[in-house]
Amino acid sequence: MSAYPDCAFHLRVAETEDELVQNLSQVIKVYAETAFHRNGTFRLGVSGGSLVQLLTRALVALQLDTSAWKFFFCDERYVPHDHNDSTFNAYKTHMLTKLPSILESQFVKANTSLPLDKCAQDYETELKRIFGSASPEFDLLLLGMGPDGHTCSLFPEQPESLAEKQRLVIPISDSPKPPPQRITFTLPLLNNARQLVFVVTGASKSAVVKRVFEERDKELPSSWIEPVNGELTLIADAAAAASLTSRQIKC
Ligand SMILES: O=C(O)[C@H](O)[C@@H](O)[C@H](O)[C@H](O)COP(=O)(O)O
Repeated sequence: MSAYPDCAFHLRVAETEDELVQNLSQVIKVYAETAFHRNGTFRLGVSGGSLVQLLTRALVALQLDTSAWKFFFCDERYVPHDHNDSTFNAYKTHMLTKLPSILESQFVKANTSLPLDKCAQDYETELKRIFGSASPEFDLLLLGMGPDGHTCSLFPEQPESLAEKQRLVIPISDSPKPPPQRITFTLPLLNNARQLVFVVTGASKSAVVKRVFEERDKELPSSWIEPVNGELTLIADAAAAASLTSRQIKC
């Protein structure tokens, strides 16, 4: 029986990094076109870590018209935009240099000159304003996962952040992974997305991939990602998927 009785789940396992990037390109192309036909725009949330380089490669390969796209941050480190730890800065350095047609202004950045609490509140207000809705529905959220099962800045040591029901973006003041101060999307916003795609690579993730996608171990924040009306996809390389007993998890 599927571990996801209530939502559509798609698994894509790639044998090589090139194949993984192709898988990422394919899903982005489909979801971007669908969103553009529906809304005249494509609103996607991105994460940091290895995704920065993988997404850059996927978009370079696609060569799509991205002028109507808007990029948001599923989480962001609370540091200035030009700081080495800034996720925006990682995209600026690695992606925007290779894709000059994407403008910096297409990224909705956190205002890290505000106090941390206000920065999170302000990002939520911006989201609601841009979407024109109190319950924004992202076209696509691209998520990473740490070997501890964290996603966005939702960490296993901080279950209270998973219990948030009202706020869509919250401050994190003592992240177990440095830097300690961050803002992050919460479950009500994440699970309201049309498409949620995890991109997970490497043998260090194989145990958590099984615990999250087969066992739905709720000790791990990534197991709480369950779209209400949308779809969930895992794009993994063979090393990360090695412990899965089935490559055909479907519902
Ligand atoms: O702000 C952060 O610390 C990162 O964004 C982090 O949350 C990352 O997304 C995961 O740790 C997965 O990273 P990798 O894909 O590089 O393992």
